[in-house]
Amino acid sequence: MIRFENVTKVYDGQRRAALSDVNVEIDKGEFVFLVGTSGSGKSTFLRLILRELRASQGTVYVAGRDLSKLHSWKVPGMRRQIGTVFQDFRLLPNKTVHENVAFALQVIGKSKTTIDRVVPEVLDLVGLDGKQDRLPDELSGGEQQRVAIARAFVNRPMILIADEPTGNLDPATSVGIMKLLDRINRADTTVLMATHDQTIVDQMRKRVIELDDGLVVRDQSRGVYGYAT
Ligand SMILES: Nc1ncnc2c1ncn2[C@@H]1O[C@H](COP(=O)(O)OP(=O)(O)OP(=O)(O)O)[C@@H](O)[C@H]1O
Repeated sequence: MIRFENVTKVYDGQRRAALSDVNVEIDKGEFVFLVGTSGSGKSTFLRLILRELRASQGTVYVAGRDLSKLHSWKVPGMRRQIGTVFQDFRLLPNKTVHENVAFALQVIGKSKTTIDRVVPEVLDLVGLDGKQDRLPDELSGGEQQRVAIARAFVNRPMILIADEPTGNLDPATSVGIMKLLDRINRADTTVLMATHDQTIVDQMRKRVIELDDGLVVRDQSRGVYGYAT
């Protein structure tokens, strides 16, 4: 589903590589945590998958496609297969919950009939039924993240990328968000989540890929946040 082959990324004007000779393969349906200290390369890794960045050397494949060979006009179509969730939710502040989720379908040309059927289904799935007419600032942080997940998932993407999705949430709320991501993963969506949340990684016992200074220093199935000392 996602494959990095000898991938190095050096940002323009930098001497140090943000990622160095990374080789990773993530299969369909896996749940993977990406961990590492600040600046270790996690966001760079995620942005390469979205083709927001291009590898300086090596090849990134998503769903069998070599992203370096993908024409620019095909990038939006490729990104539609990937849902994204961020620490800061990134909802449209003047749109209701329903409208925020519906917007993701409108931009890809779905009919109103489809939107009116699918949006309530996904809001129900994320536990937000009854809140469809609220604006984002009328919701708690956890609820806002649920809207963001609904929006990312409404199109049933193959891959869900989450960059610190619990970074702004308290521990109890974070657990609820993780249960939701776990459910989405069980529905056969590959989930890749960058995080600093040790408790969550230790509880979930999923595959853990650790980056340190741009290098993959650990790739462990049913892993924990850090090696036990
Ligand atoms: N646009 C950029 N231009 C130059 N250097 C960059 C750029 N973005 C990131 N870097 C550098 O690349 C390295 C990896 O950064 P990256 O953002 O991928 O780390 P991260 O693990 O996601 O960090 P964090 O946990 O703080 O989000 C860092 O040294 C960073 O300073």
